[in-house]
Amino acid sequence: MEDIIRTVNLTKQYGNKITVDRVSISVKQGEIYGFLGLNGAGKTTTIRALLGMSKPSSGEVYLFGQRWANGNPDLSRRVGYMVEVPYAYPTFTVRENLSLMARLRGLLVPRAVDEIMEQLNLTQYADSKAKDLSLGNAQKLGLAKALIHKPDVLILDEPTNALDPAGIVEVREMLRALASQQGVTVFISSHILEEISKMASRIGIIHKGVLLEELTTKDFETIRRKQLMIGTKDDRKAQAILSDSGYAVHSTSNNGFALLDDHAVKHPEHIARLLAHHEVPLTMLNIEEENLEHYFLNVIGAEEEKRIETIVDSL
Ligand SMILES: Nc1ncnc2c1ncn2[C@@H]1O[C@H](COP(=O)(O)OP(=O)(O)OP(=O)(O)O)[C@@H](O)[C@H]1O
Repeated sequence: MEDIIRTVNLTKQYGNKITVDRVSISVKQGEIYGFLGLNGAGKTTTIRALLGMSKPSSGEVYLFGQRWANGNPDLSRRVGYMVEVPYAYPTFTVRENLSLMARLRGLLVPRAVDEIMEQLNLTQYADSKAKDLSLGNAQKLGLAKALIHKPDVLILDEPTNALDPAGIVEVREMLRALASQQGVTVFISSHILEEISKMASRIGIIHKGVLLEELTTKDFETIRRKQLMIGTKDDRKAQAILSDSGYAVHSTSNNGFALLDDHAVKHPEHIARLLAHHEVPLTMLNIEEENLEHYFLNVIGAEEEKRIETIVDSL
């Protein structure tokens, strides 16, 4: 399948500070690629280079297989984007803002405007001035402007930042439908792993300008550490029994304790049987998955450790 977005060793340097460091990414048609990083990691810088808004210091960007240099107008027609705080004319209504965008894109007004307002649940705000919109609806207006011309690729920088939980679900469902039903390729940045993992098919983790890890959402599910949480009427006795049977017992911040052993996680019924056999009544037996945010911070933490080791070694 064709790479819709591809960067090769994309690098951006401001003065002597490298903010994006040899980032190579490829995104296939219909994929939702989640670009994940803490604040200041280099997401917006990468996205601006993807969109031709800023020139890379070195490396290349390809869109639809073509070198993207100086904003090729034929390609830009196929791209929709929303970067940082979306701009709208504050004294224009939602309908007027969208009509202006539709005209700029050479679309049929008002059909395109009505359709996109419908798609983003903005119809009820058609006559509200942009300056009077809630942050969430202003964000949706930004998305509507990005989508009005039905682009083949959608590049979004933290699009759910200002949305409430219901708005996040709405946007997530819409993006998923665009990708799966219309084959739209979505590149979306965020600093919230939990949110990205619910919609992206692939995730790239960027930290201090470096792409640390790329993995599919499926990989995530297998990599995520699982643990069996156990609560009993007599935890001390239960822990002694399990230790004697060869399980490593881990204490937890909550009540009870945990087993990380693969066998215990896969066969909690064995644990239940073992404890019942020793007449220790269970009060809880629950498999918990590692919090994704925790995983993300672990990846970044491991990289920091490596960096410090390298610095220490070179002293
Ligand atoms: N025009 C510029 N001149 C100098 N440094 C810049 C410029 N633009 C960005 N930077 C620096 O590049 C680094 C990456 O910034 P960037 O905005 O790409 O991060 P981000 O991952 O999008 O973070 P955020 O979520 O906070 O927007 C930051 O340290 C930032 O200060």
